Amino acid sequence: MTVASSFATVSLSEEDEGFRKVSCCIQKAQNKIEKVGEEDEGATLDEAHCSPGPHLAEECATLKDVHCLSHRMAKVTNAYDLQVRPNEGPIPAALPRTKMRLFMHKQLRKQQQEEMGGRGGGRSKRTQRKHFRDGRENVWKNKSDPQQENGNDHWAPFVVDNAAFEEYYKEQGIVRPEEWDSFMACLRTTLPAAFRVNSSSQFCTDLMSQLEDEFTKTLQAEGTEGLRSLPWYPGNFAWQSTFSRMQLRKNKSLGRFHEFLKQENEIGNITRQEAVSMIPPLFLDVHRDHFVIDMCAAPGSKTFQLLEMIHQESEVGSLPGGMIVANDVDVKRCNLLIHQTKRMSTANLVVTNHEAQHFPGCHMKKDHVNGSELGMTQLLFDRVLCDVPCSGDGTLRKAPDIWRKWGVGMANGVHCLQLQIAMRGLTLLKTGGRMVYSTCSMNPVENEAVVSEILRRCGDSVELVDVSSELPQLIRRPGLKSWKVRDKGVWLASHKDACKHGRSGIVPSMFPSGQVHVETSDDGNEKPTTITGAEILEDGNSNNGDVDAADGGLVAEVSSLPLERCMRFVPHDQNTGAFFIAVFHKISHLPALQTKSNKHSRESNSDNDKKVKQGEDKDINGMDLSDEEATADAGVIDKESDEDEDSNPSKKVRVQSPNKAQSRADKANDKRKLQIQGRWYGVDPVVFFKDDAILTRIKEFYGIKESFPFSNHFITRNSDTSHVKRIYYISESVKNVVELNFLAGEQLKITSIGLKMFERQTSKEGVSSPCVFRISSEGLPLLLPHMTKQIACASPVDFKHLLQYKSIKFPDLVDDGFREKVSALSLGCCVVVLNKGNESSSDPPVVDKSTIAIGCWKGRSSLAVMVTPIDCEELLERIMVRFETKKESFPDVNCDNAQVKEDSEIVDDPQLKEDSKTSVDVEVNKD
Ligand SMILES: C[S@@+](CC[C@H](N)C(=O)[O-])C[C@H]1O[C@@H](n2cnc3c(N)ncnc32)[C@H](O)[C@@H]1O
Repeated sequence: MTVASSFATVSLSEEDEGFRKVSCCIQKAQNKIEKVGEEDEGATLDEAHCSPGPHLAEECATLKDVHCLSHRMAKVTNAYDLQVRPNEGPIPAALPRTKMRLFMHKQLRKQQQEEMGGRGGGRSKRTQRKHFRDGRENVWKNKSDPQQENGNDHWAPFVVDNAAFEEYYKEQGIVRPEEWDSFMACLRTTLPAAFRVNSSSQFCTDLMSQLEDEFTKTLQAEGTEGLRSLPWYPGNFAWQSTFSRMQLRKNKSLGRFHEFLKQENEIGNITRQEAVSMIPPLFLDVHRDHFVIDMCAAPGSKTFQLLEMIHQESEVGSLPGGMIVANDVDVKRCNLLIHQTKRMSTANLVVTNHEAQHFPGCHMKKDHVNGSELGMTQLLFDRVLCDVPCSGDGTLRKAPDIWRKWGVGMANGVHCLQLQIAMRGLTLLKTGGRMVYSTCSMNPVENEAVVSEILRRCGDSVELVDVSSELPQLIRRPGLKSWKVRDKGVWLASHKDACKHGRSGIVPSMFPSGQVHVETSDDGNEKPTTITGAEILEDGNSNNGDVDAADGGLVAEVSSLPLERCMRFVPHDQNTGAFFIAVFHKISHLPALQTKSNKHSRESNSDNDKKVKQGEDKDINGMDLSDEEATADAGVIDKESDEDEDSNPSKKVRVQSPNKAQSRADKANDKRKLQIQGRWYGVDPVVFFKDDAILTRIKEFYGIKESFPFSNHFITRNSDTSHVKRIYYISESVKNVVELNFLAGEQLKITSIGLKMFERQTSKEGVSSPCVFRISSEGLPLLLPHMTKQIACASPVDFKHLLQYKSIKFPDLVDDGFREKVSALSLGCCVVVLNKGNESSSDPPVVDKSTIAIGCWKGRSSLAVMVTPIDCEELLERIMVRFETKKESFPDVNCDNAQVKEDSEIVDDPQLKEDSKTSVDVEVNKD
């Protein structure tokens, strides 16, 4: 056996200690992934997306780290914590020379970073290593696996059957009896691969033509349909092939298409994402000036869509007025999200790491309110996405191990959390705003039950929106009106049943009526406290769920809430996974005080209506969100109240006397102070960068126009601003949020923010430049239209050489004009723009959407590219495709004749050389 470590390749014989471990690890990884039928970054993200929590996802990510290397796709896991370890990854088989070099660069770089504690300091690397260890342990965790113990390396195929699953969903009437077989048959087939072309990509049009003209036709030859754009996705940006990922990987004739998907995904031009997972953002109706929060965002495929939406019509060099907060409780998954969204190069994103159900209210402190010009005193959102953690059984087609794991407890166990997250989302939503609640589960307890309870709690202040006229080509089914709850083998039709069977974990909100069962009279009769949401039978009694059906089964309650407005997506309707979506519109502030399981006012009696006062938004504990003292740390207060509710859901939330409320607020305030002292341990601070000397130097060096918003738009993650290495740019909207956060006492735990725009060049040559800060690849597209200096237009020949050879000595530049221009530039960072030959040579060049430019370093004797090798390779390919498509000829350059040398011979400065390979390292932002 041959195994690649980060540096060397070692051979293990069967006698060697470790042979069996390594072989089991690889076998397990490969076997598992093959069964899943996916093997690349997209798969990792999708896996992570569908998993109920971090465990399955991280395990898969770790496993894929092993496997991915053999397919040269290690980016997601490489970028963070799940690094390749000695003896855990097979060496790539038969890579082409250029790819082998890329691979080796990556390995070398990773090893160096690990040894040095990372580029930006030790702490986050330590965290990354810890994450890796955690992940790695997952690989070995199944020690009791008898197959492993017996040394049996043969893995049985996944069993795609589960009797309990069938019984459960048949009983719930998830589909009509006559379609049961097609439903099940579809669930047992693997999911076709789907992806989106990123509409904000510079090469979007080129990619669309390539898909339409080239791949659609070639794939048609392979299958019945091959490849098609999804008719319901606006702009035809979403595509689905009839091939599963496994087929794409294994079928040689699909190789070119598969390579295309992998490469473009890695670069960020496309996103591999399951078709149904693309739907929730479409119903959010996001505009470019909206403030949006994605409450459970990792690994970020929907966040990416949201970012595309707000950036959609941006002019080059300008930013939308809106912004996205992407939040996830799991820091490792936040890292995945950061990596995923880095590909978007956006200054309008803040990544936070909170429990969504306790997401801070972020209220400005009272003493700032009058003096502030911010225009907002509290962080509220125009749009909220609650893509909540769920049991994930809608993803059976791509994660077949769920067949084995499935049980009703998975859904029952997350119902309360889902409800809390959704309620918090509504609290953070502006009046008039829209919230989408979604799960990749089919279970009504996670879906319709949560929606019903939201409606009951919110009364008239929230409406379930009928979106049947939106996206008409998308096939969807109405939500269920009736369902039962199953717990430990027993069917329960109402909360009364749950009490009867002593099921304290089964809460009233899981049932269609939401009715709380309480013992109220001495004679032993049980009476419900309220009759809400459930159908009132003609005789005036509620259908209370304890009526035996003629066949001896229980009759489920029937909801009279408008649950038909919810949307269910079932696999056999349009060959997808399953999904559930509900759209809410916030009409007014949420009810001030609510009883647990209170009435849905449209149906409730007038008494109850009177109790539901409209006023300032309150959280579910009745806390006034406009009261900064009381909600100074919403997390602390909510936590207490929510835990209280959950541990005994049937308990009514107490109405507090003003004194009690005050003392509670004081207590919360004390806790907040305590928290702030040690606030966000392990997370770098967000600091406005205000060093005028440096900023003026940067502005002058690059000739940045006055029109580019500069003041207070730069931040660092280092409180010692004299040693700043990276400077991030933030949009006006993000700036406002950061300022508000300061005025609110730094309630937001921000893990990543803004766009890396400048990086300090620490090499000898770098320091001798008049400006030690170079422009990062991510920041270049935004900055270039505002630059007037340090720009040179290269002829296609020289541009191509730069991409191919990464560094060229001045005498080796082919075009005299370009050589002269470069020689005249100041030593240091510069931008080389591709001159396609047909533009007038204005200086600086006119920048539009089609402009292709790269960051370079002008040294004393050479010009070096500061773009990663993979990006160079991709850019080269894209340029060729663009020229070919437009039937223009890209000047044929005979590289052998052009006297350029390998970069290793040309770049003399090791730091520069290193930076040119890694200038767009993606990391959680740090300094
Ligand atoms: C279904 S996934 C979200 C997928 C994501 N929206 C996407 O499209 O890529 C659910 C996410 O919720 C996160 N999560 C679980 N509990 C949470 C909580 N209490 N607060 C915030 N996030 C939570 C998990 O870490 C997981 O990343």
